[in-house]
Amino acid sequence: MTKILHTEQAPAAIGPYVQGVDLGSMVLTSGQIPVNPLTGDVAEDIAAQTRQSLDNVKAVVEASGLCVADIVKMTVFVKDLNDFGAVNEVYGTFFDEHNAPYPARSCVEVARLPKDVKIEIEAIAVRK
Ligand SMILES: C=C(N)C(=O)O
Repeated sequence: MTKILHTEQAPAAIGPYVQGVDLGSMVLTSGQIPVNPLTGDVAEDIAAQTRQSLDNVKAVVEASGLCVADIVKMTVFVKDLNDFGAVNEVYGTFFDEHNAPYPARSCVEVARLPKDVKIEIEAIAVRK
């Protein structure tokens, strides 16, 4: 049975979607934009935006009872691929901090993102 995931630790959906779904063996998050769930604010710089998107992904994954180490695939959407290095620095640190292996990943540049943010990240996690 598919369960809808909901947490106050990640921003509410800004459209007709849910924060994530739990299929039992697998959890899929919606793309997480870097909105601070407590304040609604979006930081200016790409490093802070990357960290916030990752924290939001983590919150949705944890709402399922899984953790960062259970993430097997991430997709990263960036507005400007010139930010690739800055994104990677924060991204690598995030997984290191959680003693989690780096998952598979795709990273693509897109024309525009909701709320005109610089990054959006989605995840797939597996329940072993
Ligand atoms: C932010 C999103 N994930 C969306 O608009 O679909």
